[in-house]
Amino acid sequence: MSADAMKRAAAARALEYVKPDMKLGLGTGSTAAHFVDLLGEKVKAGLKVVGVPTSEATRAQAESLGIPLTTLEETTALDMTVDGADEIGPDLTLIKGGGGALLREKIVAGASKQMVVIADETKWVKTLGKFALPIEVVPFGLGATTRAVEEAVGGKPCTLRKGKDGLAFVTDGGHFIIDAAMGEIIDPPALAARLNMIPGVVETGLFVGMAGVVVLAGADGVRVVERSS
Ligand SMILES: O=C(CO)[C@H](O)[C@H](O)COP(=O)(O)O
Repeated sequence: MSADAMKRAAAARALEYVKPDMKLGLGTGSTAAHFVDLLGEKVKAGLKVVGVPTSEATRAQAESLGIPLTTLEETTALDMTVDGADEIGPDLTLIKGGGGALLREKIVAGASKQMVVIADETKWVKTLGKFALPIEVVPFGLGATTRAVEEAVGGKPCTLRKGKDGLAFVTDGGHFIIDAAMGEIIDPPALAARLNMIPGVVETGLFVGMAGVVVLAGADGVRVVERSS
């Protein structure tokens, strides 16, 4: 099975968690795009749900599929967010932000009663940190913020993310992203706390205590992991 087929299989299983009239956070990335696609088919078939997209890309996709959308200003708590991840640890702590949408993804997941993560098995790791940690920062004072981030991560290499045009990648919120090549992250909550204290850091891609369910698709099928506490 190709990686893309696995992503679609995980997305299809997550669709089973969707019930009529739910308010759904819609994630960003290639796996989440499969979920949005499949959700669009259900909506066309008559399912009534409303979504809050976590990026302009997901908004455009959902709109093109006729999925009704709302905002966190117009609605109360969301029932569930379905989103992908770049790495998933055994306690369901995540690294997210490979697609640059980590801030909206975290806000939407934080406003949801449940976060369901969908991924192929390659995203499941014993220890987080092989995937460089995305850190969203404001453009003002970039040099100072980068130096403070480097200090907070113990001198690990920190790179300003670039777009295809070679210029700094700009998030939907108008921010930049620093990718920190951490290696093993032994204490994700402590690292997140350290980084969040730096002026200029908007948010990190560490999602601690947010994912409740992970749907993982591999060559042997789909398995579901639930957070134990
Ligand atoms: O966090 C994300 C975007 O900010 C994505 O969920 C993450 O990068 C996984 O993407 P993909 O499903 O394409 O592997």
